[in-house]
Amino acid sequence: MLAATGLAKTFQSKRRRVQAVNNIALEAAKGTVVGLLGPNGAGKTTTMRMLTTLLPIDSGDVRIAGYDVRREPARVRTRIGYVSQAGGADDTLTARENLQLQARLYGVSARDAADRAGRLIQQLELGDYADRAVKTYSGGQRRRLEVAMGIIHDPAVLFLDEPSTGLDPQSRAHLWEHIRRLAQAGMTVVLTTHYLDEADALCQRVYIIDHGEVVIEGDPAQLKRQVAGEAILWSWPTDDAAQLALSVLTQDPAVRDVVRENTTVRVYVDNGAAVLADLLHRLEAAGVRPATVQLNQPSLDDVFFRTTGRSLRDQTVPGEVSP
Ligand SMILES: Nc1ncnc2c1ncn2[C@@H]1O[C@H](COP(=O)(O)OP(=O)(O)OP(=O)(O)O)[C@@H](O)[C@H]1O
Repeated sequence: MLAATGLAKTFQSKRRRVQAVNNIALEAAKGTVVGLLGPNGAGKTTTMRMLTTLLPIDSGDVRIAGYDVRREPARVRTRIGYVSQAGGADDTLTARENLQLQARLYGVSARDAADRAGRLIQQLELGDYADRAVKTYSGGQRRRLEVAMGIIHDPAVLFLDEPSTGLDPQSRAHLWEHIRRLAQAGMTVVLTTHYLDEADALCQRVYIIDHGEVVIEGDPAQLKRQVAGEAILWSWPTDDAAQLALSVLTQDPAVRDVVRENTTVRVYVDNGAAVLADLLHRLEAAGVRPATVQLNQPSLDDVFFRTTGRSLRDQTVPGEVSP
């Protein structure tokens, strides 16, 4: 449904040049949710704006729903919906009015616009406040309205830029449920996020983007298995104990990788349950006893960490290229 190759974008101003996107390739199959995950400034929004015809593409090819984004942007726009971070609802109008207006902008007749608005109000559960001005809505209600506006013309691909930023946990879960349903009904959804749990909960495929490039891609569960293994988290009573534990653990053949952060040591192994007792014995024999031990399923942060050496929880900006 969507295929992009060699996508690139450089921003050039008088004083600096930023390679925001560098040779990105993406694919999204029909009826799937695909996530662009990465820290702030990684290039996610720039990528999405190129895919949605809002920003000229420096180089690369994109096809969406059979159309070429560079050569047939008008056709592409009829087949996609886009919900930006800022959203597009008019505060002074009601949900119903916003939806009808949006439908009319796509050339839909007044009667059909009213029908579509009514259907989407039901589908996105906006019924209780559909005839109240949008300025009175909660963040979650407003987001759902914006999604409804994004799909009023029944697009093949829906683009959502940071859909759940600023929402409380309950509203996020509710929104996620609606996004899942859209995909189940056959819509392809492409979203950007810097939330690990959002990518994990929603996406069949994630592209982890850092410094404008895809550093790793795949199905979240598979990525976690392949790249991270399982994580054992040890905390130690002192820095010295952590240092000694680090040297013991590093030498163990069952250990794939070890990372120390102060008195915490993160160890990656293939099968935590199978090796934990043995590791404990070795540590005790070396004279160190942990304060706590935790066996964790790896997260997408572990995947990012092992690929880039940084945590996705540290919000970083990409390197800038001198002119
Ligand atoms: N119009 C622009 N002019 C100059 N630089 C830009 C412009 N738009 C984006 N950038 C730069 O390109 C880089 C990528 O930005 P982008 O907004 O795509 O990142 P992002 O991953 O979407 O981050 P966020 O999660 O914060 O939205 C950043 O360094 C940003 O400052």
